[in-house]
Amino acid sequence: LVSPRTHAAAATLPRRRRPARATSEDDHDECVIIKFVTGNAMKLREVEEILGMNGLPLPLEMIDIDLDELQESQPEKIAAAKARLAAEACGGPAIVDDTSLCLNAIGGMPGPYIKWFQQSKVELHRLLTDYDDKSAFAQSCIAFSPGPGAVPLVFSGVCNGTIVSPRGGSGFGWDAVFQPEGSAETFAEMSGEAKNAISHRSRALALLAQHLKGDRDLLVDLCLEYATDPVFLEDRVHYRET
Ligand SMILES: O=c1nc[nH]c2c1ncn2[C@H]1C[C@H](O)[C@@H](COP(=O)(O)OP(=O)(O)OP(=O)(O)O)O1
Ligand SMILES: [Mg+2]
Repeated sequence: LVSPRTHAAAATLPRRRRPARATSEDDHDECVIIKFVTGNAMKLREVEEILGMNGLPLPLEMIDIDLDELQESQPEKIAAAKARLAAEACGGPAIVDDTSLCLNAIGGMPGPYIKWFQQSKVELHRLLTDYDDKSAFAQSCIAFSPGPGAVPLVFSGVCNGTIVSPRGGSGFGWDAVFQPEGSAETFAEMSGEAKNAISHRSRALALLAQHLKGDRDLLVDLCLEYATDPVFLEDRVHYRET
């Protein structure tokens, strides 16, 4: 009988003893690297910059895999499913980010579907022409999975703001049309540091970092418990177009 492999269950696992600091070559801690999985180089860069400030208790390696765009109306569920895929692909602990942009006047759309609006070059500020309410919020759902088969934890960060006509040349995606609350500049007019100080992404990552800082030994045990061989995601394709 296999007991459910949850975070709570792992807390009751017998603990392997190891030196507090990595000293010997056979120290298991050395093997545990968390992978941040994304196909978006700009997102990757922000995460590196933000975590440089917050720090995680284990080393983080960035991996460029373009995971399936799983779609669902609840962004937390998307992030969790994405983290499951990422952990399978890596055979170990993984972190992912799924980002939504929600326009309040139109019921929070496009939300998690923002990527398709970006790709089809829809002008977001024009969507709101007939509405007085230009308010919006950006949401980053960061999901952490200790390894394949584990239940991911999801941390959400929100940044409120307004949709404006595009201004500014830095940043990426919809940065030029999003002016965060309390700022006279859009994300694309700000420096990277200024964006990271208030962004949806940095808020979610701060919550993740705070959580993972708890018990480092337990975190290492949890990750080792779930470790498997990496899975080629190509092997998990459910259908092919004929
Ligand atoms: O801070 C941001 N500022 C402006 N635009 C942003 C931001 N963060 C994501 N974006 C864009 C990228 C994509 O068009 C959509 C989110 O989709 P999302 O699936 O989360 O990102 P993605 O597919 O580019 O990378 P990934 O491989 O991590 O899923 O909004
Ligand atoms: Mg994506």
